[in-house]
Amino acid sequence: MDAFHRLEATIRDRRTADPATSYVASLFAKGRPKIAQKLGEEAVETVIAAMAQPDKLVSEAADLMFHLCVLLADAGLDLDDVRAELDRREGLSGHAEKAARTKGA
Ligand SMILES: N=c1c2ncn([C@@H]3O[C@H](COP(=O)(O)OP(=O)(O)OP(=O)(O)O)[C@@H](O)[C@H]3O)c2ncn1[C@@H]1O[C@H](COP(=O)(O)O)[C@@H](O)[C@H]1O
Repeated sequence: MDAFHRLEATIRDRRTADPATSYVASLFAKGRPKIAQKLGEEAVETVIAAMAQPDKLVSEAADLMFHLCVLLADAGLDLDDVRAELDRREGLSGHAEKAARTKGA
């Protein structure tokens, strides 16, 4: 099991934990708008690190991925769903992938 699978298992486990002692539980308790807001903040912090503080990029990227995993879990999804979508796109050029997505929309 890799670090992401372990993290996702922990996130599922913390869903019903006490929000006073678990940050993950506190996010679930606040609901999807708050989780999405945190993800957006972490994305901005990742961009800032990339542009101005590259030594912090890995740490900010980890925060970003953690909050993405929480958002996916709140929606009943996980990174395996994202992996499956990336597998589907493999071999398509970016332009072909966009065209297929637009056609399907
Ligand atoms: N990977 C993480 C992780 N990455 C970041 N964070 C938290 O994400 C928050 C982001 O920092 P901010 O300063 O932006 O947020 P904040 O001011 O604390 O929170 P807000 O009041 O803004 O919501 C911090 O509180 C970090 O501790 C994480 N919290 C938990 N995990 C994992 O989740 C597991 C379970 O955590 P608990 O639910 O707390 O037991 C841990 O063992 C870790 O493996």
